[in-house]
Amino acid sequence: MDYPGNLFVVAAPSGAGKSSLVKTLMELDSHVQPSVSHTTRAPRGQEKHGREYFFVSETEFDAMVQANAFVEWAHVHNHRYGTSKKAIEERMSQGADVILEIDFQGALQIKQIFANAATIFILPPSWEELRSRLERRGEDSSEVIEVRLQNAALEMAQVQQFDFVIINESFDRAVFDLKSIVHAQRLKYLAQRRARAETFKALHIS
Ligand SMILES: Nc1ncnc2c1ncn2[C@@H]1O[C@H](COP(=O)(O)OP(=O)(O)OP(=O)(O)O)[C@@H](O)[C@H]1O
Ligand SMILES: Nc1nc2c(ncn2[C@@H]2O[C@H](COP(=O)(O)O)[C@@H](O)[C@H]2O)c(=O)[nH]1
Repeated sequence: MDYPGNLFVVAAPSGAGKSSLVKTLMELDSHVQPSVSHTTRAPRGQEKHGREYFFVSETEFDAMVQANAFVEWAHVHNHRYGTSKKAIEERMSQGADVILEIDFQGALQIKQIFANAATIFILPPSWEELRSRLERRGEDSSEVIEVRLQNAALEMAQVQQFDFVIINESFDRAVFDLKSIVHAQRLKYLAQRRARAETFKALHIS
């Protein structure tokens, strides 16, 4: 599929800091817009339907799967999460850059469909720090934190399948790295379009 906007996919083990990084990126760069996913998990404290997620029942999620409404979806930490076609196609067709915060299974599905998507994996500086970020965040029970830490090992084993890797130790440094990837990707896309236009011109194709 070919759209005028860029697609960025950020994945990470839970607690590595991807939501915080993506939020800061979007505050600094209004051309980057979020994709709001659907999930069957319950909202956390301050989360709002339609802002962090569309919170849906298992039956509603099933209906969307049957209707082929998702570009990708996956089972993550005992729940289902999915990116609807609607969440990204409208924005990308208008030329916006869209950023997806999804797990590695979804990221690899997206790369199959959108070959030009830039996939970015965020790593925590250490296991101890990952655990302590999940605990300090104070949003999940200790059982949920244990599940997320167990899943983190499998998630981190996928790192080599991603185009870019950021270690989120210093938050400012990680934001800088993310901004640089976005900038580089835009330049690459512009260069590709220019080269294509020049080829078409040389071949007298409009
Ligand atoms: N570089 C950093 N140094 C210290 N704390 C950080 C850093 N980056 C993020 N955090 C904190 O770590 C916690 C987890 O971050 P965040 O919620 O962004 O993670 P996440 O990867 O999006 O997790 P999830 O997948 O569960 O949503 C938050 O409390 C956040 O403020
Ligand atoms: N494959 C997908 N994964 C998604 C999507 N939206 C979020 N996620 C990932 O789920 C976990 C848990 O998120 P949390 O909000 O419950 O902490 C995390 O890795 C998210 O990135 C999606 O649409 N598809």
